[in-house]
Amino acid sequence: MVDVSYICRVCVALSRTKESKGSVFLCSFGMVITEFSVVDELVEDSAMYRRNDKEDILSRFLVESKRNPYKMNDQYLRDIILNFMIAGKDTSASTLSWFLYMLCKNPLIQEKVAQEVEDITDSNVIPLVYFKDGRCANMDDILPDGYIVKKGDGVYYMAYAMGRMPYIWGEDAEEFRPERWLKNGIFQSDSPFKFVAFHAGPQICLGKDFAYMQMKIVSIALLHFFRFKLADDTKNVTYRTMFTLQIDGGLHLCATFRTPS
Ligand code: HEM
Repeated sequence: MVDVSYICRVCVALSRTKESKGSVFLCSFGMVITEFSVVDELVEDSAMYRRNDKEDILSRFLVESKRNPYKMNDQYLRDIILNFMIAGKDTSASTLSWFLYMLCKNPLIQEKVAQEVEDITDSNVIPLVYFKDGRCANMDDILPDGYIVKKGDGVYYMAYAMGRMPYIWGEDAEEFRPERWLKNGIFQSDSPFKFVAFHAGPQICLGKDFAYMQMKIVSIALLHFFRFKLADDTKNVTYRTMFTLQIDGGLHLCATFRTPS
């Protein structure tokens, strides 16, 4: 079983040990959390959850496992957590890396986001399972454009390409313009069949809201304290073709403390 005495609210499901309190540590979702006071606040919050309503996901599972110990045994909980780690670690981590990269390439937007963080509002992230995602047709069908699909055919879509198509997003599709998601200053999500990064339909990503929450918490914590710049502006940043779109060679940034306004 996982030790639940210190539940990290950034990765919610997983714990940190007493020994790591106050030091730099790598949480189980692969996020480096440094010695911010905000982390200690998070730990205190987590302890509060433990005492009170047990709102984090692992505590909920543990409560459920008391009700149904036969089904929700340690192995079952372990498998759920492992599943979340596999599905949620590289996806969220590489999305955050590309988000920071885009903020470095667009310093004015970085300042705007940091300002929003100050005003305690939402920031904007671009998810990133870029690779083709597919299904196998279980019956003959005709796609909306008239293309005939036979039973057993594989049908794939390419989220990376779809996220850049002027046909779907307009002529400025390739521009980093987070405001495109705002209507009257308020974030409006689009149909998951259009914004396919989390897939859509019955098998849409189960961790979507979780991923957004986690990435927002990490972005807020980082942008509250730091201004980021690329370590080497002249270096061409490109990607490695894997299941998720990792930055080739990692993202090297310089972080300077923001002075409180
Ligand atoms: C930016 C972050 C994320 C992205 C872009 C993403 C994307 C996706 C996509 C495209 C699928 C569908 C795969 C398929 O069936 O073909 C999926 C499934 C899934 N995701 Fe995520 N995901 C993210 C974060 C997370 C997190 C943080 C968790 C859990 C903590 C998670 C849990 C799952 C699970 C359990 C499934 C399987 C759903 C099912 O088959 O019913 N994901 N995700």
